[in-house]
Amino acid sequence: MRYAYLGPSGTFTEAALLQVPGADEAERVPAANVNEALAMVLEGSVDGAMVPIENSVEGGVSATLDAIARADHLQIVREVLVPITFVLAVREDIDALEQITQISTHSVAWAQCRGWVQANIPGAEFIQGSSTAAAAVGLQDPEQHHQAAICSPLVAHDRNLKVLVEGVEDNLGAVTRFFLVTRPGPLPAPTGVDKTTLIVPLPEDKPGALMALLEQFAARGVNLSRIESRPTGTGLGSYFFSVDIDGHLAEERVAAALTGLHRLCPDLKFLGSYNAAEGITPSIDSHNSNEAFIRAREWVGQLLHRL
Ligand SMILES: O=C(O)C(=O)C[C@]1(C(=O)O)C=C[C@@H](O)C=C1
Repeated sequence: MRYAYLGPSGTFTEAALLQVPGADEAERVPAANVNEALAMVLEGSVDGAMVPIENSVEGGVSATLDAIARADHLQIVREVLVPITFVLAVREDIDALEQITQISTHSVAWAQCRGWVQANIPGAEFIQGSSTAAAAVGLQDPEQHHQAAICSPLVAHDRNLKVLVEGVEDNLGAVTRFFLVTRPGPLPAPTGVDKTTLIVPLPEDKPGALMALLEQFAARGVNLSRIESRPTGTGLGSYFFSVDIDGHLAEERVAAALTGLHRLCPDLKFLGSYNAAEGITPSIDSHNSNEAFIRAREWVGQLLHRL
């Protein structure tokens, strides 16, 4: 197996990939950004790509949300959660925070440490890195000028970097959620604790369209665990919704909600049903159980026989 991930080695994305059974022995192919990793999946040069989707502090990773929403022929097959903590790694000749004028890291990492930097190294300039590990590796590159990098403790340790401060994040206990994305194939089997991800382009200028979307789920007892609106890119006022729901397509209530939603939004995209990384088995009212849907369908079927 070959998997793409945001490189170089030592990113949080690689840590997420290493949680996939067998990934430690698989070929791991570093990509420069999320789009490149997804392009490798689409062209078939890798079997899958690990991509960050959401951070508990910073919110949705818009680059990924947009890339997977726009690409056809991608499927989410697994969800992975990675606890996030950052260190401030520095060049060998740096001994004090006052010597630092430029700090490099990934923009999502910077957003999680900005408060600490402002309080402790006011005036330090942010140099955008393609990843936290790229910023860390850059400390050993004479061509790059930043004196410090915000990165994972693991990459600092593995690259033998000098760490000036540990735990520089503004919020303790942050978590980033990742998706393993492949070309479309068989759906992972339902486990009872699953999620389904959808891209819903709502009809424009239609009063109550969002309400109608939500009703499809509410009426079948399907819980939404994430809903974000993103611009389609075609002009102001044009949005799609990126939605996660609790449940698997194989569940009758989920299939029924998607059937209703498809009538409202025929361009609805199904990105996959997959095992939730954590969570409890949802409690389902008896009228939303598989049996209730099957009985109701049989009843209507019998009535139709009278035609
Ligand atoms: O730069 C990395 O190490 C990444 O894996 C990317 C990424 C992200 O895009 O959210 C992953 C997790 C952290 O929250 C910060 C950065």
